[in-house]
Amino acid sequence: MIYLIGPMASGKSTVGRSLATALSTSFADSDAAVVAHHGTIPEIFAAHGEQHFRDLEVQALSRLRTGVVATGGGAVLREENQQLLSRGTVVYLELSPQGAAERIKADSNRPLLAGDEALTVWASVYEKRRPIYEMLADVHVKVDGKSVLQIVEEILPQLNQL
Ligand SMILES: Nc1ncnc2c1ncn2[C@@H]1O[C@H](COP(=O)(O)OP(=O)(O)O)[C@@H](O)[C@H]1O
Ligand SMILES: O=C(O)C1=C[C@@H](OP(=O)(O)O)[C@@H](O)[C@H](O)C1
Ligand SMILES: [Mg+2]
Repeated sequence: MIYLIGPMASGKSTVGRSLATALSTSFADSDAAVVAHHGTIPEIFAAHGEQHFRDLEVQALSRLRTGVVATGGGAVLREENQQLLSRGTVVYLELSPQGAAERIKADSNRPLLAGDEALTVWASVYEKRRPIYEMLADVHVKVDGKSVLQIVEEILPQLNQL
């Protein structure tokens, strides 16, 4: 199992899909698995709160057992998920605030970035989680200024060295 971790908009979902193709294996996204059963992420946050979403995220991740899995940026917060990810190979995508600014304009699908202060929130959330991403990472790639293909090509040889 290969898990992609990193802050919101670092490209976990996009790079994960491409990495799975390069490895001829399956791809799954924990957010998509939650949405398929429980409605959109903004709806879940609005109706039941973030902690309920985290419960659903734990359930979804525990059910994904093959291939490449893109996690949501906050999945690493839960101890259960940290243990699960530690049993697989973890790829951490690092993104700068400048890179994030480009990507999170007019974001309507990430409740944590819904307000006017989206970039400030993005950065403060990231700083709290950064030590966990660094602790879990087997492979660490800085994604700024790189295409999805370049990122995949940077990940592949590092996976082979593990
Ligand atoms: N390497 C990249 N270069 C440019 N844009 C990217 C790159 N990777 C992802 N994106 C774009 O950034 C946004 C966030 O990507 P996404 O895969 O949803 O990130 P995550 O799953 O980490 O939140 C999307 O609009 C996606 O198309
Ligand atoms: O960082 C977070 O807490 C979140 C990240 C999102 O996934 P992406 O990292 O794929 O945007 C999604 O799980 C939810 O909006 C919460
Ligand atoms: Mg995603």
